Amino acid sequence: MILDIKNLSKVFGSFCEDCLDKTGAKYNSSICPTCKSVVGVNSVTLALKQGEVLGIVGESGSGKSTLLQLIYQDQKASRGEIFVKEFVGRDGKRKNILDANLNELSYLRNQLMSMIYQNPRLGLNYNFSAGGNIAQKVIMSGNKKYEEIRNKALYFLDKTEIPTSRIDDYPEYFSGGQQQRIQISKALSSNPKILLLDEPTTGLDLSVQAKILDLIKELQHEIGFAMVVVSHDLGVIKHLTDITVVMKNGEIVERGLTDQILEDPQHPYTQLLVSSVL
Ligand SMILES: Nc1ncnc2c1ncn2[C@@H]1O[C@H](COP(=O)(O)OP(=O)(O)OP(=O)(O)O)[C@@H](O)[C@H]1O
Repeated sequence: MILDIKNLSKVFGSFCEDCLDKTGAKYNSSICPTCKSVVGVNSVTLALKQGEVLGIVGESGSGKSTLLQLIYQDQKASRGEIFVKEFVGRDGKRKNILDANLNELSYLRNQLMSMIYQNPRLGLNYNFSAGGNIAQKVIMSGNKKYEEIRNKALYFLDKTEIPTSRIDDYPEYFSGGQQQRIQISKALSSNPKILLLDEPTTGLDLSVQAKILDLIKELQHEIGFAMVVVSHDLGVIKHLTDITVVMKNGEIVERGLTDQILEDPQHPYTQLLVSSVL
């Protein structure tokens, strides 16, 4: 497995003994009845194979983004384990990334994983040029050779259909769709094993959305990284993913092959979701 998540939970606020037991889909609530903390993610277990693409769907507030942020360590989990292939401790055994020290965290975030945010402002540094942004990621992943870094920037800009003549332009001078492409270039330039995407095309107009989705799909096929895609848009999930999990109140209520889930949903909540009632 490239990614192996066991019993992962995130509670915002104090963590009492009822937080996980008395919230979730069964209770139709993410708020602990005892201490009133919000349970963002409740006891999630899932695994991803090399090259596999996982979709996470669910209504607003169901915990999709929080789950992704826990994987990328943008947020600290309250409880649970996350294992990433190639991330091992001194004893050579796989190590829970929740126990990573600062150096290890930087290795995880700069080499093993990359995140693409809905808002390119979160993934790009607007004080650096397009090429500078890519260079920053490449340098953080350990490559310090100027010529190689510049070539890598040119390669990925070309791949994502940004004119390479604009390598020295700053992000704010690009359109929203182009900024998203630069974010994709930056994320892929460190050659990550796992790419995390949080609503990568929400907010872009439809024709731009379709092009970006095609681009992501093409790059995934070509490079073969594993991918976790969060989206409320079932069209995006259908287009990109092999397997899907459905979240409600912080829990996974259904999982399976994406086609099966979309064509023959079993859980009443998924049935509502697929029939677009939610
Ligand atoms: N920093 C925080 N403090 C308190 N509660 C939070 C915080 N971040 C998220 N939450 C809560 O955790 C729950 C899950 O939020 P999350 O953003 O993961 O949902 P989501 O499924 O991604 O929603 P959306 O589709 O609207 O982005 C929600 O109830 C949310 O209000």
